[in-house]
Order: sequence, then structure tokens, then C-alpha cells
Amino acid sequence: MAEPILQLSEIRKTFGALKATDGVSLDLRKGEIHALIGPNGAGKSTLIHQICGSIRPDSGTIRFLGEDMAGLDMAARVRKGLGRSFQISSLAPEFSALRNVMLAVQARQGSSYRFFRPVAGDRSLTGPAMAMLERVGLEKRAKVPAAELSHGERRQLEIAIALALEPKAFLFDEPMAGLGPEGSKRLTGFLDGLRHEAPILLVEHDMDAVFALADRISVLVYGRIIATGTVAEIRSDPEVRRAYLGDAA
Ligand SMILES: Nc1ncnc2c1ncn2[C@@H]1O[C@H](COP(=O)(O)OP(=O)(O)OP(=O)(O)O)[C@@H](O)[C@H]1O
Repeated sequence: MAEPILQLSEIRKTFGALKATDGVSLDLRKGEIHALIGPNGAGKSTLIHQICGSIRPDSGTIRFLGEDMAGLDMAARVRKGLGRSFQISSLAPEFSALRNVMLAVQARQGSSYRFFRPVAGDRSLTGPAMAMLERVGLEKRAKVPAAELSHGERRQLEIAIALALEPKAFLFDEPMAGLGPEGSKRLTGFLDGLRHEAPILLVEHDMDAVFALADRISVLVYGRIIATGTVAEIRSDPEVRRAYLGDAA
């Protein structure tokens, strides 16, 4: 089998006496959505932070496209192709939706030689940025400042920014949070197609979305993965039902 795009081996992180991630091993393969589920406080966000480089593991290895990520900071990992969209917004609120995406396109293109050119009028940036807004269905809101967008629209914008960086894998931490049924349905459809562009590690509490999308699911409880499998395997696993899914299965 081809080497996984992303491979975590025995990742550990403690906060004082608390083992937030306690020997987590998992992989993300080409073309798949791998969902990471588990109760509140299980360590899901801590794990995502360790992959993207904002938290350093105490031990264990993270390999992305065959390369050990240990020495790389967050920005370097983004440049390597690790794309992400987070619970906590990273938008520039006073800038328009379009300009937020243009900044990401500029970062992708490598901005040093265009340092003195004003970003607002640069067609090599507006074209690709508009294309990203169209993909997420936000083109009609291109000129609206990010601060004035609805919660759902801001989530769409964050995904457009992640796309603009042309990642080789996506890390999504609760993208459905606060979207409502209609928004979740739309985003589910969008992520469904996205997996063919780059595989997705998806942390999500919305089980309808997880069951609709996941090729594989890993269940994290108290920092440990208690099961990895297909949707059917996970839904029928007695330990998973006891620890997390209960009636949702
Ligand atoms: N910086 C920190 N310092 C101390 N404890 C922390 C820190 N970050 C997380 N924790 C603790 O680590 C544990 C795992 O938290 P984490 O946010 O990773 O869980 P989670 O599975 O993402 O939860 P949720 O589903 O509620 O987002 C929790 O007990 C949390 O309180």
C-alpha cells in the first residue's frame, strides 16, 4: 500500500497530571475522509494542534508526505501543504471576504517580490480568490467585511482561505459547529467532493455529517484511540457505543 499522506505514531502530550493524548497512532490516506470523534475533553483538539505545530508533543512522531514534522513550526507546515480550518477564527475582520482570500493566494504564490504592490488591485490575486469564493458559494458576499458576515458565512470563508493555500491534506476542527441543519447539509456536500483533492482529517461532533462522510472513523477517549474502522464497524462496536455513541449509533 502507498505510504499514508499523514502518519501519527505514539503521540503523547500531558498537561500536568492529565494525559491529553496518550500514545495516539493514526494515518490519513489519499482520497479519504478520516473522522476523529470522541467525548468532550477526549484530546481531539490537542491532537490537531500537535499536527499543525501549535503544541509540541512530549513524544511520538508526525510524518507528513514522508517527512518528519518535528523541527517545523506552524508556518512551515502550512507551506508544506498542511491546510486547516479551526474552531477559532483566523480572519482579518476589517478586510472584505475577497481580500481575506487574496492574502491567502498571495501567501501561496510567495509574496516577497510583490511586497510593494497593493494587494487590493492585483488581478493575479483577485481571479483565483474569486474562484475560491465561488467554490464555497460566497461570491455574492465578496465585498462584505469579514466582521459583517454571518457565522456560517465566516466558516465558508475560512474554508475558501484553506483552499487558496492549495493544501495536500486538510485538518478540519468542528467545521459544522453553529451552522444549523441547512448549513451543515451544504458543507457536508462540499466536503464530500473535497476529499478527492486532498484527504481530510475531520474532528466533528455532528454524527449525521460524520456517518455521511467518513471513509474511516477513529474514536478517541481519554487521550487514547479505542477503535478505528468503517462507519458500520464503529456504529456496531460495543465499546464505542458505551463510551461515546450511545443512542446516536
Ligand atoms: N493548554 C492546556 N492546558 C491544560 N489542559 C489543557 C490544555 N489544553 C487542553 N487541556 C485539557 O486537555 C484535555 C483535552 O482537551 P481537548 O480540547 O483536546 O479535547 P477535545 O476532545 O477537543 O474536546 P471538545 O470536544 O470539547 O473540543 C481536556 O481535559 C482539556 O481540559
